[in-house]
Amino acid sequence: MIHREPPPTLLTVEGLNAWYGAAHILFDVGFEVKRGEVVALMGRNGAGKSTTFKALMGLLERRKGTVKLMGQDISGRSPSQIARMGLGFVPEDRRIFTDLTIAENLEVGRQAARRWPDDSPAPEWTPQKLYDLFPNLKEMGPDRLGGRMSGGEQQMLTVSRTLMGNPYLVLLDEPSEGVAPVIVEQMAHMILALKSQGVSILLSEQNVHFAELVSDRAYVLEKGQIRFSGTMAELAANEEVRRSYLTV
Ligand SMILES: Nc1ncnc2c1ncn2[C@@H]1O[C@H](COP(=O)(O)OP(=O)(O)OP(=O)(O)O)[C@@H](O)[C@H]1O
Repeated sequence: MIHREPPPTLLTVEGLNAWYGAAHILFDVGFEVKRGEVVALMGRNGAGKSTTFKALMGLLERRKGTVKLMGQDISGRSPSQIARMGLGFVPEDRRIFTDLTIAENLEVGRQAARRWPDDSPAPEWTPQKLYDLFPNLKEMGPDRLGGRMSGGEQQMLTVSRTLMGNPYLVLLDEPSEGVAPVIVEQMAHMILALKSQGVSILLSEQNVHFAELVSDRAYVLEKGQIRFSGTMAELAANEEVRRSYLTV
């Protein structure tokens, strides 16, 4: 029998609590993402998905708990340190530089290539590879100004800019939210393409259908607490969880 090592854990979150001012929003949130996985953090509006991402990135002043990226504790680090350690973040508001071109926006995100602990190369991105992944960006050409793109195109540029940092893991906040159905389809396609190239993704999502298309596993949040954890098949079979905590 061939012995296979289990895939290493990229992200480990334990006992994560977070506050906005005096408002306690996350309560002992815990989960993990392994190398090569696409994991969905699910829950309705206001469940705490974006807050979890902000807490992971060090963007919330008041937070408590342990966050480890490839075994290294990042819970006390600044957002820029965390990004440089290889945790990529595509926020919900998808901010791009509207007065910079597509090519310039990509350069803003560039970081050196990374290696896995076993010294094999981690996924490495170039503008050319990203243009191949997003034919829309390619068609517009590298000189198109960010401000002259649709919301969905800007979303693709934000994802591409994050990938230019060659992250070990990408946090993708609500990829299907507020974009046209054709772009939603392209986002699903993109996530599967990234997965096939070895990119690991934690996405926040309230659309069950979208999450089922692209994810291996899911965690379900409600009122800042994890209420369910399991495979997509287990979630599909669990009427109770779907009815209580998700919009189907
Ligand atoms: N800046 C803020 N100040 C105070 N409370 C906030 C702030 N941002 C979010 N909240 C509250 O924190 C809770 C969790 O919000 P969060 O944005 O994390 O939810 P979400 O699951 O990402 O939902 P959405 O899809 O609406 O983004 C909500 O009750 C929300 O009202």
